[in-house]
Amino acid sequence: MDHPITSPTLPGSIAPKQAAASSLILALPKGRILKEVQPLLAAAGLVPGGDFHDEDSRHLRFRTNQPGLDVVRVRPFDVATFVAHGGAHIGICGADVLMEFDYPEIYAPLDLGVGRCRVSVAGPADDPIADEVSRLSRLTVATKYPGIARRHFAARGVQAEIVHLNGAMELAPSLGLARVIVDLVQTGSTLKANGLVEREVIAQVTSRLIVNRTALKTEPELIGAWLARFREALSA
Ligand SMILES: Nc1ncnc2c1ncn2[C@@H]1O[C@H](COP(=O)(O)OP(=O)(O)OP(=O)(O)O)[C@@H](O)[C@H]1O
Ligand SMILES: O=P(O)(O)OC[C@H]1O[C@H](OP(=O)(O)OP(=O)(O)O)[C@H](O)[C@@H]1O
Repeated sequence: MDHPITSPTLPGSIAPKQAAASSLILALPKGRILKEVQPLLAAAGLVPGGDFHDEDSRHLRFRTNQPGLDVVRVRPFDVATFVAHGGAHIGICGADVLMEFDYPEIYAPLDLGVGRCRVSVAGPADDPIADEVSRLSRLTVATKYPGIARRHFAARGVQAEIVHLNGAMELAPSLGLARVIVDLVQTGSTLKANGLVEREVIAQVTSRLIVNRTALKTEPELIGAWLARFREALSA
């Protein structure tokens, strides 16, 4: 079934003063998820325009073939923040990011089934204490997920002392920054290459379609129609 959202038009990139205030905005994450969701966007009838696919482009907001919907291209961690603050009405981001921020303003109705990995605790293969975490009162943890890590260890009665890194967490134990790490694991090859083993899976991760709850209340038909389109594209 086709949903009456808008008719196609010629897409382009948008300078701020050209941006139509009434457009819905979809926040898309740069990087690996964007590549994986490309077929889904196409199946939902959405084609970003201008130089959206040029990774060197300095544009951040783009028209699409749908006159009522623009896309913005932001860092994966920032998609949730743009949507939670209402800057974007809809977005796509990993469940890891949603867990980290735990924004009450975000509703995540659709599992897109891409970006499949897990958030795990890992540590050096030869560290015997890493298996007995609950006997410790404090533990140094290197991670880009301080919220997830703190909550995970607090539930075990352990205070996590966070070393906040944005990448290369796997180096932290061998360089003396932290006893364990909390990071994403997919194949496990990054852990293995750095002498670490996965100790505990905190959560399974896939990418989600997310919606600002207030926007859903104020634009129920428009946003509902996009949800239906994505739902249909997923089941096709
Ligand atoms: N190895 C992986 N396998 C599958 N999905 C992953 C993997 N690593 C990350 N992801 C998913 O992709 C999302 C974006 O990760 P990506 O590595 O593209 O960006 P990033 O490194 O977090 O961003 P930035 O470039 O801003 O630091 C993550 O939030 C997670 O949901
Ligand atoms: O289990 P694996 O298949 O090895 O995947 C896990 C790696 O993937 C992610 O890093 P990414 O490749 O996104 O690099 P980044 O640290 O630069 O974000 C994550 O931070 C791990 O390092």
